[in-house]
Amino acid sequence: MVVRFIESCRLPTPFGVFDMHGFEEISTGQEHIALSLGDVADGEPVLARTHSECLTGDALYSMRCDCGYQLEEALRSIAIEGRGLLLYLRQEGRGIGLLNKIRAYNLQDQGADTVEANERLGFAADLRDYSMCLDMLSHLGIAKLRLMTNNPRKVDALRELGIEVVERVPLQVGRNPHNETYLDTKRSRMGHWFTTHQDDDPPLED
Ligand SMILES: Nc1nc2c(ncn2[C@@H]2O[C@H](COP(=O)(O)OP(=O)(O)OP(=O)(O)O)[C@@H](O)[C@H]2O)c(=O)[nH]1
Ligand SMILES: [Zn+2]
Repeated sequence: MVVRFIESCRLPTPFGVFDMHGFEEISTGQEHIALSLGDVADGEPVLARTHSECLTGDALYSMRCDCGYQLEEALRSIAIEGRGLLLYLRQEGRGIGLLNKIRAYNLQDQGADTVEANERLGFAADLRDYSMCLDMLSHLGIAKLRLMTNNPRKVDALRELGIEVVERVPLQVGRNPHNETYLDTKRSRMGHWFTTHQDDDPPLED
């Protein structure tokens, strides 16, 4: 077991009234949360987002990345469906932490891309570990996900843990002049499934 369940409560949001479930990593004390809406334990696949913490994008409106836009869109999609799950994972900066992300951003302002910046700081491009998801999902009685992501490695990582990802739902929002190089790098160097069109354009053939 990687995390233990601690407590649940109601969480009213502009999108709907979610149930918030708190978990603690046994070895580190790191805290993670799940927001659920509706009956997610009925055995049917659950529309879900595993969202990696990005304080700057999620809470401070940063336009350097797409995280805040994706968080909002995921909650909105879950609310429209009336049922779904958001796992908010405390893996800031793809696992390098907030202060190292500031260092990485500074290197990117000097010309490095997001992968090179991590490597110059002595980190792999992506240090995230998703093992806590298995315990969180089994606590909530969820076996099958319709996962909102553009990241093929995230789908693979969850499947390797034994989580059934029955569908990948694209989550392509928030492209802007401040993050377009970053998004292009995610596509070219990290394999993300992105089309290059703007959000409002009709879909392009890839
Ligand atoms: N190290 C580093 N982390 C970043 C950078 N920009 C965003 N992040 C972090 O990246 C994580 C989000 O990862 P992304 O690759 O944007 O998205 P993803 O979760 O892998 O894929 P999606 O499911 O499609 O969103 C968050 O933890 C952010 O804090 C950056 O330039 N450097
Ligand atoms: Zn971000």
